[in-house]
Amino acid sequence: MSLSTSAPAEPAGVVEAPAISIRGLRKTFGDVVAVDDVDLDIANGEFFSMLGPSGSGKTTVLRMIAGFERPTAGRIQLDGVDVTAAAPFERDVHTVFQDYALFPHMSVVDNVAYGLRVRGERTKARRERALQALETVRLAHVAGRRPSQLSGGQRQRVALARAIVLEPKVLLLDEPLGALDLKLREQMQVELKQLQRELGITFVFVTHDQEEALTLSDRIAVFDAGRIQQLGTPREIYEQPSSAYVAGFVGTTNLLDSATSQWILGVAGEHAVRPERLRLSPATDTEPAGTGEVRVEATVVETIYLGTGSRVHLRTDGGTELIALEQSTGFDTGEDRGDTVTVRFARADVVSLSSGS
Ligand SMILES: Nc1ncnc2c1ncn2[C@@H]1O[C@H](COP(=O)(O)OP(=O)(O)OP(=O)(O)O)[C@@H](O)[C@H]1O
Repeated sequence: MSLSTSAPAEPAGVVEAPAISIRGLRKTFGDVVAVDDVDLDIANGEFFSMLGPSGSGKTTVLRMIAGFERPTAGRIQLDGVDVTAAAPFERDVHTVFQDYALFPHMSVVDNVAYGLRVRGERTKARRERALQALETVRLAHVAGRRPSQLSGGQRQRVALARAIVLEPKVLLLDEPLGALDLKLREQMQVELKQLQRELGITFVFVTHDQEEALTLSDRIAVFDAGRIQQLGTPREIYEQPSSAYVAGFVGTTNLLDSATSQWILGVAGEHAVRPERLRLSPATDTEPAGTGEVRVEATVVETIYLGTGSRVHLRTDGGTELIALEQSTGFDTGEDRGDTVTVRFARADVVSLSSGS
């Protein structure tokens, strides 16, 4: 796996240790290899996401960074200091879980102040700081309520306030928005991103939601079976997926196997092209393919209206299934099933996928 995508650049002459540095990290549970030889550097102030399907090992990596799990092999450094064997409380990180883990019998402000109490801070000071943290997540007005008197989104924000009041260098977030409905989730995504920018804290975010990872992150690690399949910016991951796995997991894509590539593109090897790159025109368009363009005839299998546009499912003469995403302007997708259309796309939009992954 290549680590060529570097973290945000440092000013010349400044050598700063990464917020988190992981080398050769491995974790097994009996016969199960949960995490397999992971190398990773996360920069200070970075919004870093670990993305992958259930069971791909991302939570286990997070738990090892937090100190809740001991690695089977490898080492973890925080700010240049080896913490592989350190207890969770000895690490300058804080974890926000999906289930919030708020104390139901305490008021919101007492929930937020709890960590400061454990640290032995005086009552007045910790109340002030807790209220300040609640202000940051815009919840000072519900400070006296119990968690049960809050909405899901508000509870999530209390959990965040409880974490940021401790001013950790690193915030670990394990599917923190997983329990929220879509609308609230989207709203919280914006708030989370703003909060991270304001505070400058390093965020390590675990999610199985590719859209969430693309929206929020400076960089993303895509996990599969305990390994990082690709590491890069959202744009790199989306536009230059390194394998069929990443191309298929992050967004929808048209995968062309080697035989199909040979037939449509004139070259062997596996390739991918995103649905929004396909342009459709009626079969009456007999113009040959232009320079750097691919042209193929296909039959409309199904057209699905999406509001902002349409998703058109197609099948070529050779039996290859393709998906085209049409904006509501342009081609009139009022085409009937069974109609023949011309599909065009630029060669520059075709990504060659590494073999064997
Ligand atoms: N405490 C444990 N004991 C045994 N196996 C475990 C334990 N924790 C995790 N595993 C296994 O390790 C693998 C990776 O799990 P992990 O929770 O890290 O994946 P994940 O990508 O975070 O999944 P999810 O999104 O479902 O949380 C899975 O096969 C899981 O069953």
